[in-house]
Amino acid sequence: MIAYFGPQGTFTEQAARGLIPDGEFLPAETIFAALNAVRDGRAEAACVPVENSVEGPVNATLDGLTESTVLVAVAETILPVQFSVLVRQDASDIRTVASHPHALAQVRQWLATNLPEAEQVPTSSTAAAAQAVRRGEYDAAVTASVAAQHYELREFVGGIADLADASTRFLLVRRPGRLPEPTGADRTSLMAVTVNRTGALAELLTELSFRGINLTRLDARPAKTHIGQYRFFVDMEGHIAEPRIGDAVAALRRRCSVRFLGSHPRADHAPSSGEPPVGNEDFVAATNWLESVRRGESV
Ligand SMILES: O=C(O)C(=O)C[C@]1(C(=O)O)C=C[C@@H](O)C=C1
Repeated sequence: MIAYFGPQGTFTEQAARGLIPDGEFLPAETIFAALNAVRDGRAEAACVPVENSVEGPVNATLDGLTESTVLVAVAETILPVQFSVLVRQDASDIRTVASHPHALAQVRQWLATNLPEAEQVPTSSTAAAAQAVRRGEYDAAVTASVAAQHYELREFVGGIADLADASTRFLLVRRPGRLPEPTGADRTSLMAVTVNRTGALAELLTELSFRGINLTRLDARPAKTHIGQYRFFVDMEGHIAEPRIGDAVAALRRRCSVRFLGSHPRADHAPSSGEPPVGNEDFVAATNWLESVRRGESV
């Protein structure tokens, strides 16, 4: 069973079905509920959104992955995001328009131009907004186009997005187990909590840059202990099975508290960018050399 951030008709459902085409699916009302379905064994994996190219990180996912028992990402997918405005079949006037805050943010200009008088109402997901329109609570919902069929609504307008290339990245997460094999185009994610002192974050990032590791994302979320204490979310190119990534993660672990959040193939199949100053083969050669020195074999 694959849990996903639902209800039926969310972008996350499309992402989940794309990742596991022959899966059985369990919609969950919130991101926390989808993750908890995996934690309590009702689902073997969960699909959740993690970042959007316009609105940035999905905080509920970052918090949900780190505020309870460990879950790791084993796959990802990136969907282009365009929206429909759905109304009831007999709709006339649009005075209220509901959606997930990320969706409202991605059509802000369109709404300002085309429905300037409409009150914008945040809902738990785009599909939850469609359900609420169906129940008569709001006049319009900003959703994925598929939600129209699920909730028998009429498409007032389709294919809208303030930025034509907007996309959202989704993760498939599981309880810890065997990691996906490295493919040469992978992403490794972790959370690091440093002590609050001068240069602590710079030192962590330096461990990565020394090893020629390119970051793909850096986010901070409050640790929720006291003001000024943060958790850092770091995504980097490469797989933890690679010597230089493993070496870097171990170096971070020596300096601060680290939670490993997964290594998996990148959805865009992009190989690691740039020429690392020190490649994986250099790490292997140096480790072998050190061992032979210690055995008294090397000069
Ligand atoms: O509400 C949905 O349909 C979702 O899948 C969530 C979500 C998000 O979290 O950003 C996913 C893609 C879109 O960017 C809008 C909303």
